Amino acid sequence: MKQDIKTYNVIAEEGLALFPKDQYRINQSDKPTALLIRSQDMHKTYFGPNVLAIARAGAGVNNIPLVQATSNGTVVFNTPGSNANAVKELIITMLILANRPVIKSIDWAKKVVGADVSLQTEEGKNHFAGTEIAGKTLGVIGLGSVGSRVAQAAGALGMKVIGYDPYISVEHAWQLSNQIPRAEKLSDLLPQCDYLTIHIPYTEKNKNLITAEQLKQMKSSAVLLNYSRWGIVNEKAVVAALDNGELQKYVTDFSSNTIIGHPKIVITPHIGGTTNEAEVNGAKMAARTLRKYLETGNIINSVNFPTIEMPFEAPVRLTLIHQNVPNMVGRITTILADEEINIDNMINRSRDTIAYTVIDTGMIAESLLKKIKARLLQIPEVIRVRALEK
Ligand SMILES: NC(=O)C1=CN([C@@H]2O[C@H](COP(=O)(O)OP(=O)(O)OC[C@H]3O[C@@H](n4cnc5c(N)ncnc54)[C@H](O)[C@@H]3O)[C@@H](O)[C@H]2O)C=CC1
Ligand SMILES: O=C(O)CCC(=O)C(=O)O
Repeated sequence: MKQDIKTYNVIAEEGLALFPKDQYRINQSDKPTALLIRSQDMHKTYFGPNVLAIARAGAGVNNIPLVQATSNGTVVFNTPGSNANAVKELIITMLILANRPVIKSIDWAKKVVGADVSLQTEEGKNHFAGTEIAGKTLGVIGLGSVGSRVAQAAGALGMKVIGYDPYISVEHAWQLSNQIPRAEKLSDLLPQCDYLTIHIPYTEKNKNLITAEQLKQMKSSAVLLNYSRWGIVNEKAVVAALDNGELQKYVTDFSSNTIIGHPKIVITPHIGGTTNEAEVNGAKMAARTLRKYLETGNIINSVNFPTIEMPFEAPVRLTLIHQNVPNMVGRITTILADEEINIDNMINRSRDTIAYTVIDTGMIAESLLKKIKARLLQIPEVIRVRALEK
């Protein structure tokens, strides 16, 4: 039977092409097996408990209700790093544009006409002097896929970069040059920055990370960039700081009625990850991750389930999503033993309140498989059982 994938937002064709037509149907059913999305607000979009998985082509997953998905047994994936280079290039662009009136000068140059164009432009260019980023200090909050790339690129352009990430992963720490010092505390970083850029996920803890208290610690000449998410920076505090001359400029990818039209605020329309390359990367990564889960039960790049990669070599694979409580494996294997099923291979992993068990067995007749699934689902803590055949 074909599996139904439903997409939201623009998903690159190159990713959709990775779903073979003899196995999958795209956007042909309102009861999909899995969703492939970008920024669709899934807090406001109904998805039933039958949805096995949601793949977010992109990094942030604050548009997905993770607690609800986890309790439904819906595995949520993202595509780490797929658009990090796109964001990095835009941040470098915005760092330069913040203090170099390139756009104004282009607009002006369009209007200079007549026989003496060359003379007029030479005279007029004095109005468009800017400053360089080389030699200035850039603070980078969050040294993950985006932040570590921004830090490296800005360092290569001659900026003095200071990072801040108390939770940095070992992988990203290795990628970072040892020339880039890391601040222990946010309050150590803020007073040093000419530019401050934020690259962290939106979580309850990160909401209002930058508000009046932090802004007061910054130089009044500083430029603040937020290409992470709306809500991490308190906009009202930013507007007040700009109006009081306590901050030079705010540059962000997230528009709102509080900031539109402010002369010291530059807004781009959430285009950090909007390049052809990033869209193709994200769609392909999301499609591959979804297929892996749907076809083998293996989980990589999930934000709510444990990683599990066990080669699918046996004829039948049972996958069980269940609550993370003691003696689940015992209760599951007792049912299999009772039905005289021999286990070839097994793996069990947990993450917070949820656990995932994958069991490989020999051939099981269709009717017995149905019976086993029904018995396993009778264990109250079991949320979902799938039987995959090779
Ligand atoms: N504007 C756009 O189009 C895009 C926006 N984003 C946003 O940027 C965020 C970061 O993206 P990635 O770098 O790919 O994610 P990532 O998961 O690779 O890195 C996030 C880093 O932030 C760190 N972190 C978390 N809380 C922190 C805190 N309070 N202080 C300092 N560090 C903290 C983590 O330890 C991690 O190293 C995403 O969650 C998303 O919201 C990402 C891509 C495109
Ligand atoms: O372009 C997109 O779909 C959103 C990019 C983004 O915000 C993310 O990856 O978190």
